[in-house]
Amino acid sequence: MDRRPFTLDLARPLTTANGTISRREGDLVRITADGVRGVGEATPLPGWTESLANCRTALDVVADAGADTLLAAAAASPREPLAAATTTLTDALADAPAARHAVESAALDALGRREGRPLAALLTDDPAARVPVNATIGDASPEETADAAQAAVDAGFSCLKVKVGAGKLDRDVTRLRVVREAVGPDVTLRADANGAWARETARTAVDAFASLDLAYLEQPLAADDLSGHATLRSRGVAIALDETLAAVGVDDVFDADAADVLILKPMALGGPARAHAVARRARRAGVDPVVTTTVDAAPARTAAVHVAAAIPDVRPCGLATGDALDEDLAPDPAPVEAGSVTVPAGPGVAGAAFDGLF
Ligand SMILES: O=C(O)CCC(=O)c1ccccc1C(=O)O
Ligand SMILES: [Mg+2]
Repeated sequence: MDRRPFTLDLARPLTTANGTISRREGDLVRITADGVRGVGEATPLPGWTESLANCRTALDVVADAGADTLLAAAAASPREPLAAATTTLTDALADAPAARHAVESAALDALGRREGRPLAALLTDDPAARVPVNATIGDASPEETADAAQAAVDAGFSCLKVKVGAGKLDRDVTRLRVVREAVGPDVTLRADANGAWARETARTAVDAFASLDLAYLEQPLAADDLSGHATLRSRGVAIALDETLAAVGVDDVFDADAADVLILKPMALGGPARAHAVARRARRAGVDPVVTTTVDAAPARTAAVHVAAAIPDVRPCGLATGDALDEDLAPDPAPVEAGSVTVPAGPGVAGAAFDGLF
């Protein structure tokens, strides 16, 4: 396994209720199986994934696993050498979803390239050719927020997600109102509070947002507050959960009837196939899945595009995050054009697009 650490600055830092994201740091991994390559990305983001240090430790175990670690584990269990080796890998990646994302993505990339099929076609029989995406608008003054919304609509987006919860609620209500006034009734508006509010503030927020035709409010309450979110759903604004999925098990979210929409970040869920499996379960439970990034580099962003393409009639996804980066690791194989992306048709994630980065 080859590894390549990277650091990317954001040209447009993303200000949320939970702080400002201004730089992304992670590792690319490249595996070679039977002469076929696969590339995957780990870009951890605490709050959703393990820390960078823990991600790198997990990848160290996997990197060594071809030789020393696997042999040691196997030698220690002579009767079940394969099971012991696999357990070593599983243990290393269990609490490291970003590291697991890199390894799973690389494996799926290699599999797709061996079979000559795009990643989305490994996940479903009938993937979409294009995926709708939303613009992501960070916290800023009402005027700046309205300007950013108008610029996004001018660029062809018909779905906008506005970050809220970083300042006072009155200011957020004003921000969303001036955005609605600027873009008119036909643009889909979402808001994302990143867990900023106590229950009472969240209730007030939902009631104030109800008249602004918000498609959904993402993560108004703390990640572990399942019953609080379940109760909020009855007030006229749909509730989406994001951070909750990284904090509690998926089963608990369904059992608590806590969400109308699930925000699926493959980086936080342990990989593209894991995220797609949650999307299928969500659909069966009558919950709508939306795929987003953690503001990742091109390899993870493109893998997430394939996940979205494997969900029938997926709503606009939070995948238009590449333009937030100052520079990327590679040219974007799935650039945003007028509010949607074309799913790369080459084998794997994007053919050989990322092979040369090592
Ligand atoms: O969903 C989007 O529009 C883009 C992704 C996004 O908002 C995000 C990016 C990095 C970390 C957290 C989040 C979030 O959804 O809360
Ligand atoms: Mg969110």
